[in-house]
Amino acid sequence: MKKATILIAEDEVNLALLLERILKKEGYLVYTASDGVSAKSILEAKQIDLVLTDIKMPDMDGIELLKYIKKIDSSIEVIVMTAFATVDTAINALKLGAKDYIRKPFDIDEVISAVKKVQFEEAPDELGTYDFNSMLVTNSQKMQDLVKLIHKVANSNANIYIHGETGVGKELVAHAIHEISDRRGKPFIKVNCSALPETLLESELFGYEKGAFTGAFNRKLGRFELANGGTIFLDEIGDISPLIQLKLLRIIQQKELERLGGTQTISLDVRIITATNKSLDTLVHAGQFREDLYYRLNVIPLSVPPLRERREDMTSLIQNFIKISSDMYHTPYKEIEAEAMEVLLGYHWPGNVRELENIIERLLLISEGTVIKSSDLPPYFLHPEDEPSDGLGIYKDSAEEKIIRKALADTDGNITKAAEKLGISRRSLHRKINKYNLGS
Ligand SMILES: Nc1ncnc2c1ncn2[C@@H]1O[C@H](COP(=O)(O)OP(=O)(O)OP(=O)(O)O)[C@@H](O)[C@H]1O
Repeated sequence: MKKATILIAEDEVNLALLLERILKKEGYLVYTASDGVSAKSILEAKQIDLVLTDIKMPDMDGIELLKYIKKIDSSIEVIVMTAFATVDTAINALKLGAKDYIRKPFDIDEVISAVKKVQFEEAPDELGTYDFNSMLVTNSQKMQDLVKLIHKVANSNANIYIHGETGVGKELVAHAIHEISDRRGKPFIKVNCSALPETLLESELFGYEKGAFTGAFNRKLGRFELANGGTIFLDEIGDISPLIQLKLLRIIQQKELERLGGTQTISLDVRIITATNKSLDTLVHAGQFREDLYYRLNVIPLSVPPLRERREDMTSLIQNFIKISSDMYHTPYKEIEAEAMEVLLGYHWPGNVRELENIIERLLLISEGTVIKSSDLPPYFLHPEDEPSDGLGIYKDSAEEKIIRKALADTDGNITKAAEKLGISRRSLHRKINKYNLGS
């Protein structure tokens, strides 16, 4: 059963810490914000089920925050906390959709029982145990060996380094490890290290305090802090600068961090999974990647083989992707003509599973009738000499990813508006943003 995620918006630091401690003990995943603006940014970034908010906060009071929450997602429950004198405000909060209110000063049991009374809505695809077979197609011996290894190492806390060509499924493997480990139900936070310049990556990973630098108007929690208790997946780790390498090494050694410009030390219990399609070995030899960090990250190395070395997976992957795309686009399932299948099986797939997934999605949409034929294939499949120079073909980006990118661009990255535009819930949009790594 998925444990609910709670956000505490409270400017009295000691009280926030106390609440955080008790609720974590009860098994909830807890985030804290010391003002309304930080609360809003956590609500944008995370799937929150319940907000415990103080009424009086410096920049935005609890009532305003409540109105904001009910506007963006009415399924997020809110409990307000208020001093006795403002009980009228609390009653007003109930009228505005708050679930309950707690008078300050309160008893710990009172808080726990108010939280337990809330019925949390379950996200259907996060229920139950991780279904390996439906997430990860593994017919080939090579992939089955990898799955065995994943099961062996999932519950050790050791850091894992996944190597493999682009699009082979490294992220899927990282996620699978998290889901079968004891850390499931806790956050799995992904960061694409090549997507951001050094300073942005630094603040994204480690967070900062208000006033840490010009433009730091509010405290920002780093991804490491958000991943606390769970797993952080650092993709394209070979691209991080010497400064970030050093900071990462310190965090691994000390198991704690301080936000930029901060003095408070935050203890960390985060498993680190890294991945790259470059050779870290070569980067170490070339002096571009710290050897000491490499050994810390590479406690358990895993390698995901390229698709052309495990052709036994292809037929199942193709069927799997036809099914997923036909569900997504509400089009009927289509068969693949034998000749077309032969061409697909014989292709060398430089973009690996991602390329296969995108081609299948495209074929399903462009082919006429109920069967996909070889004439529907991109010409370079039949004439490899015409293959585009980047080797990944013209179908590199999936249609869905493009649509989501566009909706986010049209709405300046506003999740609520983008979700509305796409006609999907904020929850599904968050999942898709994670899937396509559009969050950083
Ligand atoms: N074995 C598999 N079964 C089902 N789907 C898969 C499998 N392997 C990969 N995929 C799908 O292929 C796509 C690419 O996978 P993923 O993003 O995990 O690759 P990656 O190696 O992390 O890529 P990159 O190197 O670009 O970061 C994803 O949509 C993923 O769901």
